[in-house]
Amino acid sequence: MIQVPFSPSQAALLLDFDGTLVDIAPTPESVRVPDGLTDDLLRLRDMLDGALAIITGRPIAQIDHFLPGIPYAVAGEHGVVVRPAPEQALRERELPVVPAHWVNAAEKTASDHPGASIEHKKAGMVLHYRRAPEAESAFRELTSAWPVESGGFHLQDAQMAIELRPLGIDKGMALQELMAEAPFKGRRPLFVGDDVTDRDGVRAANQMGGAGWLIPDDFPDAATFRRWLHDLSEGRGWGA
Ligand SMILES: O=P(O)(O)OC[C@H]1O[C@H](O[C@H]2O[C@H](CO)[C@@H](O)[C@H](O)[C@H]2O)[C@H](O)[C@@H](O)[C@@H]1O
Repeated sequence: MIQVPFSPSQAALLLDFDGTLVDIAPTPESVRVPDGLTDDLLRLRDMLDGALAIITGRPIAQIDHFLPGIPYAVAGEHGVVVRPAPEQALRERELPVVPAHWVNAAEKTASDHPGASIEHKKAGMVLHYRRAPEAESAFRELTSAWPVESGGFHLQDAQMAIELRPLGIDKGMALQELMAEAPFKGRRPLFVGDDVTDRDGVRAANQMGGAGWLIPDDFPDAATFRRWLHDLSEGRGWGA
């Protein structure tokens, strides 16, 4: 079992959502919050004096739906939108809007492949092909024709999806932003995720004197990670 190299009084926990706290599901709406997870997270939030955050690619409203009132802070859309404390106003960056003709072309391609779908975000979109794997090549052909970087965006592979994200925003920046304020400030960040986008969070956590781990490199799967999280919530696996 991974041992956290310091005690709960020194730690802050910043966690990814999909593929980490919940298992990957056929669609974004159909994920299931595992039994016991909210109790574990609430115990950890108490144990860490509030220093529990979710850093996700999803819009914050979706985390409020699946984990209502559970994390102290949430960074959504990979850090585009941040809510640093409960009930606090959302902090949103001014970012380019996805051109309408890209949106329309993506929707048209999805409609040609039943099961494929487009998820719209404040500054970006996700082209999902989990339920229509044959749509992947059509999505790749379409997106590779767009002048993505000069439009202020970046294309990133995700889990059975291609994500158009704003350039220069990532989970590492989100982690640094949250760690600059109470109750995170002065603590050492622990970050766990499972996807390409989570590598920035791992890097930032290590750079700030904390630690970061990835599924499946460090935990074989999300269920194993959640058992570890449960142990942490009961006081096991912490250093002095
Ligand atoms: O940063 P995360 O919390 O891991 O969010 C990453 C993306 O997760 C969602 O898509 C992925 O999970 C879906 C549910 O399991 C799955 O159906 C889909 O194939 C995956 O790509 C979400 O829809 C995206 O907005 C997030 O960026």
